[in-house]
Amino acid sequence: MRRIMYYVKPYMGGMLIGLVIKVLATLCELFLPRALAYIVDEVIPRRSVGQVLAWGGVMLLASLLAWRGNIVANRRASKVARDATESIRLDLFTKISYLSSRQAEGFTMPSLISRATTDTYNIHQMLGMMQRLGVRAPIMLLGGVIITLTMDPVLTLTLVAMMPFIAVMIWQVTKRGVPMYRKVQEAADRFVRQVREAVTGIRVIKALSRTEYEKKKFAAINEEVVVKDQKAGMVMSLMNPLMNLLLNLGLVLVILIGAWRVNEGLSSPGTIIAFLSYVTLILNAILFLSRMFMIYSKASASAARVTEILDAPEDLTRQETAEDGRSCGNSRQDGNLPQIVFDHVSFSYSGGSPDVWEICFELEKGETLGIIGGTGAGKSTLIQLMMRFYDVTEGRILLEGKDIRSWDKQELRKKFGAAFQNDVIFEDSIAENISFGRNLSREEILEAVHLAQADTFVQEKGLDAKLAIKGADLSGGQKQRLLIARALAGKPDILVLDDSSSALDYRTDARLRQAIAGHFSETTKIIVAQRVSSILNADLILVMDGGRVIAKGRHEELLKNCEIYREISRSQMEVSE
Ligand SMILES: Nc1ncnc2c1ncn2[C@@H]1O[C@H](COP(=O)(O)OP(=O)(O)OP(=O)(O)O)[C@@H](O)[C@H]1O
Repeated sequence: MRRIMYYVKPYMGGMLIGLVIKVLATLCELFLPRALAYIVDEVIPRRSVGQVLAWGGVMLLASLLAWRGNIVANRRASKVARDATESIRLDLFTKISYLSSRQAEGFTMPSLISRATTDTYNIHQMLGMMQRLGVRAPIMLLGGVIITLTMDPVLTLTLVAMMPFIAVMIWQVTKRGVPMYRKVQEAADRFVRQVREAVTGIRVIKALSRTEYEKKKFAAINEEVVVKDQKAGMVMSLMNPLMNLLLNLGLVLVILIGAWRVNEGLSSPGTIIAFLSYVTLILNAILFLSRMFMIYSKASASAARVTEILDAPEDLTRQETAEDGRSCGNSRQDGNLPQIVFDHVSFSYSGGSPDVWEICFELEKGETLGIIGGTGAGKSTLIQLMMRFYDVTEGRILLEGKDIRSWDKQELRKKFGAAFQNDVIFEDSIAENISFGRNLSREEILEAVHLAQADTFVQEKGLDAKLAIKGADLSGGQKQRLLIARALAGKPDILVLDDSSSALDYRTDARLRQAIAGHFSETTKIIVAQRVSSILNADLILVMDGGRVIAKGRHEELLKNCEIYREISRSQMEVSE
């Protein structure tokens, strides 16, 4: 929670003014029953209508001040809560966008979403509530007790005697409630994940007639959230009836003891009337405090979840490593410094057995690397390691002679232009989906469209046509060409096409390769493909199987030396014939 309070600091000035107004408004409220007691006991017996009216005027003025002051202070409180939450959300979003792939997978996507939405909403509620009631309730409680003490200490003791019971009740209820709300949030994460999967996979669910199955899965998680929330709510809702019971008990005691004391001449009727108001004020203040605890319980669970992300240590930090040019034996050595070197690289996603092993290759600037292999062979993993989405477990990757761990992450990523399998298309214009915030000119965008073989459909739709979310109104091949255009538009030093032309027909794929070869001769090209035809002319082809490079070389060499490559090539030729 301390971390969250840090976001309130910039608004401290405005908040303090609001709190001062709140204090004054609360003091006015506290003054009212006291003034009433004075009128009943002192002014009315004097039988002076003028004085009664004057005191009535004073009470009216105090009521107006309290009413207006509360409105102004509450508005200020809402503004502070809104602004502070806006900063929290912004920082949270920034942090989420900088989390490494491993960290994001650790938190899970649905959890990140609900932390940025539901949890920040809970914090917003708490920040507003604390300012509105955090000052009012304690002043009412303390002020009420002090004023009643000056009026009738014995009656006040009746009230004070109830407070330990109230404190124990609040403590017991919140102690049980806080962990329960954490569990509710965790269930809500799973709920969001379920909804997200069902909504994004709606087509496959329908195609495979899994609607009933998904409905059952959804009903189960829906029920889990409801039951957990209900349990937490049931514990917390004990507070209100118990408080009401104590409030009414307090009123009964004051009336009984008060009536007896008036009869005995130990107290006055005005004091009893004022006491009835103060009992209500004091016990309401305690009720407000208990409500605050309730919201605080929820918000502190949320604050812990938000802080967990904000304080997540920076992963994939820049590290000083020894500079070295080449070390992986390569038959094509010509004295130039290779642009990319994989030096005995191994990597495991889980930290257990490696998903890619002992990868060794070198690539010169402007060369084309083709990576081919069966599904799950480790092709995309090589790309993710090269772009430092993950750090290698063993070995090292050099870019322009420097270990990528010693590169500034932004500088490193700027070197690449990548089109991944199933990349995201945003609900925006075609032009903006290609430009992607890089302020590219119309000409640059159109050139990229042309090179990506996307002219026909882009002309049909228009560059400014708004696309549906995730490009739902585009065909698979159109989506892929749009993603390739996005990668080409930045004119990167290294172009990565990760299985990104699989939905293109052979002729379009061939034209795309020709265009890339002709216009990006200086660019190093890395092409992950399932088809041999996509990497036929690559300077170096890696054949992967089970996380290992089982053969490397040019197409002709591999046809001669690699049985698996020969087999893939032969089977694809047969299919295309
Ligand atoms: N984020 C991840 N977390 C854990 N394991 C992963 C992750 N991504 C991939 N893997 C595992 O790593 C291995 C290599 O996966 P990779 O995606 O690199 O294969 P690929 O050759 O690109 O496959 P495909 O052609 O099907 O895309 C697979 O066994 C896969 O299950």
